[in-house]
Amino acid sequence: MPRTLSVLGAGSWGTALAIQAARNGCQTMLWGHNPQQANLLQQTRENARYLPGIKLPDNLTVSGNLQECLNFSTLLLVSVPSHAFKTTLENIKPFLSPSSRIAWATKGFDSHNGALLSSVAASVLGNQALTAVLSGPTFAREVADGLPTAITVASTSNQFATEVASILHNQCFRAYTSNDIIGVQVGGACKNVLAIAAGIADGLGFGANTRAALITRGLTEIMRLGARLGGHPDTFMGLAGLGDLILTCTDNQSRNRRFGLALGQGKSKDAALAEIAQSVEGISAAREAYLLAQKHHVEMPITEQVYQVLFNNLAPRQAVHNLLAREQKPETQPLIASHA
Ligand SMILES: NC(=O)C1=CN([C@@H]2O[C@H](COP(=O)(O)OP(=O)(O)OC[C@H]3O[C@@H](n4cnc5c(N)ncnc54)[C@H](OP(=O)(O)O)[C@@H]3O)[C@@H](O)[C@H]2O)C=CC1
Ligand SMILES: O=C(CO)COP(=O)(O)O
Repeated sequence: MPRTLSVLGAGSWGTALAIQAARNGCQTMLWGHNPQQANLLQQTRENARYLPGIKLPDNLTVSGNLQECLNFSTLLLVSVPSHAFKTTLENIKPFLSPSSRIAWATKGFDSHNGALLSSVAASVLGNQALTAVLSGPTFAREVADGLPTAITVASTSNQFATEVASILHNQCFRAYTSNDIIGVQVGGACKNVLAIAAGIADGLGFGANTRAALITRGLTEIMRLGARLGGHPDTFMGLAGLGDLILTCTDNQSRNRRFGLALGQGKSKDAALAEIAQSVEGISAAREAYLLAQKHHVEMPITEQVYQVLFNNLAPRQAVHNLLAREQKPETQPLIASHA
């Protein structure tokens, strides 16, 4: 029997993942929330807005009808932006069957309460459906271009992680498995905030030393928050941690980095967003990570300065000054600080 997959979310990443699965021999349906756009993709066999020039494989169908997508496959891969994650799960819930399995490739926190998306999934769907999360250093365009890429699929079920990985895995796409769904999600959500920081630094004209310092101290912040929330330290040194952090902090394909660059060059938040015209997940992640850090007494100074720039109109140059003016201290400290 041919394998089937429904991908929900027809932006750059959902389209690239659907193409990858279809090229791998999986009968795939891609759902877009705008029926006219979905029809256009189905007819033209191209997502001209998000992945121009990439032909959709013949075994990939595009639909604007959510129920049709859920009838097509019991294996679902959600790839909508984080602000739409909860609503998308609520909308699919009535159509789920006992055999439904749900993975997501969304990177971020719940934009209302900072919850990890696994908690959102559990609260909307209960603990019945098998779930998994995909994350790693994966620009959609490069996946669609067939360039070698590696990703992590995390689930509490090894069997489900392996099933999702095998749908995507081939000679130019290595899909590893993990059981650390917390660490993988924290890595994917927080690296976007650090990519904004790296962009700001480069936009202000700082150099390679600054960028490397931000990446390594940023990794420390991710590890502190991730460990506090229950993630495994090894995960942060892997694809969903350091791998994605390096990718998005150093390459201008990253929308978060480009957003930071524009801010550092003096553009307003709105002007920078309008220029990018795609998801910039690091904005809401900065707020949610900052609030989580406060709540859990985790030190995240770079994240805090990005938050102040984005939500309290702090000048980017002042944010850098605030970071550099911090007290001298040892480089390494226990990941989870004691508050006795
Ligand atoms: N692009 C990438 O390289 C990667 C992205 N990701 C993650 O994947 C997620 C999706 O990002 P990405 O595809 O890049 O984003 P894009 O900005 O490329 O596309 C966003 C898509 O979501 C659609 N959308 C907007 N609002 C809703 C909604 N309420 N319900 C359903 N769909 C909606 C948009 O539709 P419309 O066009 O109508 O606005 C568009 O199709 C993010 O969390 C991102 O961090 C992860 C790895 C790589
Ligand atoms: O998550 C990504 C690559 O792994 C995409 O990064 P941006 O959202 O910054 O473009």
